[in-house]
Amino acid sequence: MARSAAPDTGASSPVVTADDVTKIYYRGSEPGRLARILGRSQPPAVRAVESVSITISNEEIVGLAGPSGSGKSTILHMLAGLKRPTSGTVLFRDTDLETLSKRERTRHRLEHIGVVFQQFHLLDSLSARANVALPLVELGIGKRQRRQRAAELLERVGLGDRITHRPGELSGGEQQRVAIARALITDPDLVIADEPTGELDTDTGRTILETFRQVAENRAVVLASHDHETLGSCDRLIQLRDGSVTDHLTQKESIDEHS
Ligand SMILES: Nc1ncnc2c1ncn2[C@@H]1O[C@H](COP(=O)(O)OP(=O)(O)OP(=O)(O)O)[C@@H](O)[C@H]1O
Repeated sequence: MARSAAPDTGASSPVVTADDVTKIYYRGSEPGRLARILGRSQPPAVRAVESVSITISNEEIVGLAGPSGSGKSTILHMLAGLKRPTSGTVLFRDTDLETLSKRERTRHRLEHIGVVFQQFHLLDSLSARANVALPLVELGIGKRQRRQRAAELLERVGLGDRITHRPGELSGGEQQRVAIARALITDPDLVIADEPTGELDTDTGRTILETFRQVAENRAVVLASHDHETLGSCDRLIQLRDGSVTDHLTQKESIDEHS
């Protein structure tokens, strides 16, 4: 659908790069630049991410590992353009997300990025199929095509018999699969998933991981997880602690580490 217009530079071309990004959450209003330079009294702050540089390339699944509060979700949100870094750059192919207006960032995300949120963010009043189809409404795709594609994706995540159910009529794991189907519906260049197997039983989790493997064949996937099996299925692992990268592991090393 809305794949990036970037030239095809091969399977391992970088899709998204975070270059020396730091994220500080301020309680209350964020101090202006001058106030920061002058060290004027600042509201309490949390340094959630500190000088992180990572690249996610086409056709790979990269896992973010680390204890609760180590900055995984914050990094995912910055890669998606949902949060702006306090300093540093997030480059999506050749586009510096900081140069985009809020509206442009939203459009960019819609066209190029599929996000599976930790809390799913499904609309209770809509069926599973309508939830999955929602991004296509925003892209102006016709109803028939939307319904067909959403039904196909629900089938793919094992929910072909639940397409008219509303989120409240689905289990947590089923809602998670609806969220995954929705993230894939725009055929994004990058899929970002926060704990994508968190609510799933082992067998369903494996099926979902297999789905991620298949979708990573022509796009980039980055996920955050606490689950050893999920992390073990990634091509690379980035280990975080207190907002900083402490280790980069290849698949083999990560399997040894998590076995
Ligand atoms: N909106 C916010 N305002 C202030 N602090 C925040 C905010 N969001 C996150 N934090 C803090 O930033 C740090 C990193 O949080 P983040 O959610 O990125 O961690 P995480 O590794 O994803 O954790 P988890 O595994 O529990 O989801 C934590 O100390 C958290 O309390």
